[in-house]
Amino acid sequence: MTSHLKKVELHCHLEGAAPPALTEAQARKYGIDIGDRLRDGAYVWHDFASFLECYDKVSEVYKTEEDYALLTETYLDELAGIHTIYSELIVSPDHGKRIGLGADAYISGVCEGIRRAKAKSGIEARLIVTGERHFGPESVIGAAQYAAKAGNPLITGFNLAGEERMGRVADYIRAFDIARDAGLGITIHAGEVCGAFSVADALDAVRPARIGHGVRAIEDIDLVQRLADLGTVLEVCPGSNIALRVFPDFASHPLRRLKEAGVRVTISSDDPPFFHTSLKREYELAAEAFGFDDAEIDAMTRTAIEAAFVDDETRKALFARL
Ligand SMILES: Nc1ncnc2[nH]cnc12
Ligand SMILES: [Zn+2]
Repeated sequence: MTSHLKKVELHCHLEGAAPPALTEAQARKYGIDIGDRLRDGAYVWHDFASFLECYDKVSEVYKTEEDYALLTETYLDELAGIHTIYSELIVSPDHGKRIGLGADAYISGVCEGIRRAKAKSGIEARLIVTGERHFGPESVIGAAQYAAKAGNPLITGFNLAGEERMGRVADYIRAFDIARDAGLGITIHAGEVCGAFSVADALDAVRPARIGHGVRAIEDIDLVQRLADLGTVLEVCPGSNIALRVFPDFASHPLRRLKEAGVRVTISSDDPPFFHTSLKREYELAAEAFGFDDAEIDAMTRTAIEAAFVDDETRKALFARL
């Protein structure tokens, strides 16, 4: 039982957290046929590429500033209900542009959702702006420029997500330079769909403080040691990895092996309803599938607070709430 534990989440894509019932209601409201992507209360996809397509299609039914406020508030309320004290949401202002809402209104809606949720439960949240590889390097640079210039105190990080098989991390260096110069924390999706080389790529080209997933580093034991030596924090999402068949089952998932090798690991839900999971379930899996006790799970939560993209005062306040 992990229901009593305080929780922290560093890796969840906002649109990826959209509850199917809310998405259905949104689709009805706008007269959008989403039947090929959402059936019997579950999102429909069959591999990583079709998951990304499904994700983009689902995102299209969230159209207004208020839609984003509601989506954000709904997810953070759910997290607060399971004793989550801090959440980092991966957001895509580019998506706001693509749907004609505009990046500023998109972010403003998300920030309103954070404000409403925090007023109810005290949950703290920050935003990680992401570029999507499958929209190309120019769009990723645009996302970094937006994050750098936004001057929004809730935007504290920059990420690279999307189709990991498109390009190499080095192709996106300019975007990371812009983000780093603006003082944003850096995290990169790697070692999820692609093998250990993609994690090495991220370290060689950018050396981010954190890596999204990174679990396929396990294929190269020297790389695992390098992650441990550097203190790079992995945002591990076991339920997502099993749903996407990165590993066949929890018994072969490397979370425990990485932790025992000295790598700093944390647990998150990624795109929870798409992967039939939730942060609640991920914490339960840590206990039941990986055999971690409460102290070990708390240690991962502490690692997440250490690695959170927040100012020192907020970090101190989060530690005090543990
Ligand atoms: N798990 C994931 N990997 C890469 N890009 C994503 N975008 C949303 N979820 C993602
Ligand atoms: Zn992700």
